[in-house]
Amino acid sequence: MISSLASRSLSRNKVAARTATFAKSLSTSSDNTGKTTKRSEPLVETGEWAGCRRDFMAPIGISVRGADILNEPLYNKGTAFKTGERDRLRFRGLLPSRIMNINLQKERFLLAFRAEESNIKKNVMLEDLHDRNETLYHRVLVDHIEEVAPIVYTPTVGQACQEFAARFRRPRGMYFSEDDRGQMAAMVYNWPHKDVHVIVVTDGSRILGLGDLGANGMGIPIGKLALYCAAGGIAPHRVLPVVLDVGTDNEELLQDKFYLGVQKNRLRGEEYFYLVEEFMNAVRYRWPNVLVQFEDFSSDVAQTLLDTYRNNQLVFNDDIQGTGATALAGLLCALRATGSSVEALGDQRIVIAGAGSAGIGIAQTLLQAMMEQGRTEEEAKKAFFIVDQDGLLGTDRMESLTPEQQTFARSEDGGMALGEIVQKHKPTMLLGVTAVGGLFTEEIIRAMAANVERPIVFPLSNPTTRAECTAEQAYEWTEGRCIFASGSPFDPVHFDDGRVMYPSQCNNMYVFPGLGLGATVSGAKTVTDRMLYIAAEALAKFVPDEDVAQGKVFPPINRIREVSHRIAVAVVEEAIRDGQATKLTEDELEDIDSFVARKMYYPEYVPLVEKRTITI
Ligand SMILES: NC(=O)C1=CN([C@@H]2O[C@H](COP(=O)(O)OP(=O)(O)OC[C@H]3O[C@@H](n4cnc5c(N)ncnc54)[C@H](OP(=O)(O)O)[C@@H]3O)[C@@H](O)[C@H]2O)C=CC1
Ligand SMILES: CC(=O)C(=O)O
Ligand SMILES: [Mg+2]
Repeated sequence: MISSLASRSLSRNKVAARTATFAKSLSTSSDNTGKTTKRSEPLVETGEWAGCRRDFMAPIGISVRGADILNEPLYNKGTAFKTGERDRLRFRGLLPSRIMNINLQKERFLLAFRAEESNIKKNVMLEDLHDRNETLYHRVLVDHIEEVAPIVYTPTVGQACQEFAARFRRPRGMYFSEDDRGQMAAMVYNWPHKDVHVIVVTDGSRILGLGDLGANGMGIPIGKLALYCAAGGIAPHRVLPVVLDVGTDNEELLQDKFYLGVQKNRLRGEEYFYLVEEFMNAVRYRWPNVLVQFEDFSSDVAQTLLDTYRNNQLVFNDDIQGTGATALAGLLCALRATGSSVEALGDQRIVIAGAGSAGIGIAQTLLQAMMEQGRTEEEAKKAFFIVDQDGLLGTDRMESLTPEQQTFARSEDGGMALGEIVQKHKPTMLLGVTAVGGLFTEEIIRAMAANVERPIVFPLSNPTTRAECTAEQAYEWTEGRCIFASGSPFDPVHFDDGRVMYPSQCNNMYVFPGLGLGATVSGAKTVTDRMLYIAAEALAKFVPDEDVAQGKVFPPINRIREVSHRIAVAVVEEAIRDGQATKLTEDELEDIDSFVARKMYYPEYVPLVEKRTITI
C-alpha cells in the first residue's frame, strides 16, 4: 500500500525538496502566529529542525495596557520582559529588576516540577504556568514533550478530569448548555480571540475509559489543544476548548455539591441534536473556516454527529477517525517488525476487543487499507473478529448492531467469548479498546504466543488503569516475542537475561495535530477519509527500519513536531489533489514543506507594542 500510495503522491523528489525547503524557510520569518514576512538576509542555521526556530520576530500589536499585560498569559513574559519593553509598555517597577531569558525561566520551572513527585500536582503546576505565561508553558511542552505529555495528556489528564471541580481555579474554554439555547451565536463573541482555527469539543459522556464525567471532561479539550499547539504548531490564541454541558448521568456527580456542571440528567434525543446544531452554527458563524474536532462523545451519538457534519463542514471525530489512522500506522510498522510486507495486512487475523467508536473506527480504517491493497470488501472483512460485551459480533444479532458494526458481523461463532476466539481462530493481531483494565489475561496472551511467532498486542484503552494488559505482562507472557503498543505510555521492560523491550505508544496524538494543521492551513472544506489514510501512511513511513527492528512501531514522542509537519504536508498535498485546498497561493503551492513549516507556531517571546503605535 505504501508504494502504491507513494506513486500517487505529487510528482517531485521529496528529499531534494525538503533540503531546498530548509534553505528557503530560513529566508522568511514568522510573527510567531503563522503570519509570514519576507526578509532579505538568511538566518544562521541553528541546528534545530528547519522551520522550528527563528531569530527574527515581527512585533505583536496588543490592546492590553500596562500592568494588565502581566495578567494576560498570551502576552506575559514575566521576568523576561526587557527594560525597554517595561518602559514602553508602562509597567516598569512592577517586576523584580533581574531579567531572565526563556531558557533560564524554563530551567527554574523544571527544577520545581521535577522535585514534585505527584503527577496530578505536576499537572496543576503546568496548568498554573499555562494560566500565567502561555509562551513558557508551550516552550516547556515543545522542549520536553516526552516528559510532559503524560502529565498534560493521558494518563494524568484522566485524574485531572475526575478532580476538575475540586481543583478548579481559573476558567479556560467555553461551556454551552440548554440554558444557552437561542444565545449561542451571540455567546461565541464573548471569546476574546477573533481568529480561532481549531475547536476541540466534548459533551463529557465518555472521557477516556472513565465514563461519563459531564462538564469535568473539560480537561480533555484543554489537554488535546495543548498538544495542538506544542506538537501541531497551532498558535495558542487560535484554539478553543469547549464543553457542551448537556448534564450527566453520573450519579456521583449529580449528588456532588461541588460539581460545576449542569446537575441534571443528560439531554437526549432531538433536543440534544438541536443543541449541538446550534453550537455548530454559532461557531461557524463567527469562524467560518474553523476545524471542529469531536472528542470523547459516547458511541450512541458519536457516529451520528460525525455523519451529520462530515460532508459539509470541516470536522472529524478523533476517537473514530484519528484512532483508526493511528492504529493503521502502528500495525503496518508492526508487520514490518515481524518481517512481513505491509501488503500482508489483509492476510492477518485481527481480533478487536471493543466495538465502540474506537474499535469500529479502527476496523473501518483497516478495511479501507486492505481495499487500497487490492482486496474486495468481502475478502477484507474476513480478517476481522470484533467483540463486545456479548462476545463476537455475529449476524445472529444484526438488529441490535449499528450499521457500522453490521459490516463486520460474522456468520459463524456469533457471541463467542474473547478467549475462545483466540484459541480457535489464532489471531495474529489483538487490539483492545474496551476500557476494561486487565481484559487480556495471561491465558489469552499465552494463547496468542502459542499460535504466532510474533504476536501483535495493542491494548489501547486509556488511561493506564484501563489498559487491557500492561507492557510487562505482554512481554513476560510472550517471552518477549510480542510487538506491543498501548494507548498510554509504559516504560521499557528489562528482562533478567539483559534484553530490553521497548513498548510504543499508539495514541491518536500522533495524528490529530498534523491532520488539523494540514486541514486548516490548506483551507480544506472537509476532512476526507483519504486525508486520514494519507496521514496514517505518512506516520508509518516516519518510523525508520532500525527502530522497527527493535519493536518500536511509532516514532519517539520527542519527534512529534516533525511527525506533525510531515502529516500536515501530506494532508495539504491530498487537499490539493482533491480540489479542497482553497487558501494556497502559487508561491505556497510551489514549496509545501516550507509553507507548512512557516505556519507552525514556535513558542518564543516576541516584541510587544501597543496597538495604536503600529499598524499590524
Ligand atoms: N489509544 C488511543 O488513541 C485511543 C484509545 N481509546 C480508548 O478506547 C477505549 C474505548 O473507547 P470507545 O471505543 O470510544 O468506547 P465505547 O464505549 O464506544 O466502546 C467500548 C466498547 O468496549 C466493549 N466492551 C466493554 N466491556 C467489554 C468486555 N468485557 N469485553 C469485550 N468488549 C467489551 C463495549 O461493548 P458493549 O457495547 O457491549 O458495552 C463497547 O463495544 C477507551 O478507554 C478510550 O480511552 C479511544 C480512542 C483513542
Ligand atoms: C486518546 C483518546 O482520544 C481517548 O482515549 O479517548
Ligand atoms: Mg478521545
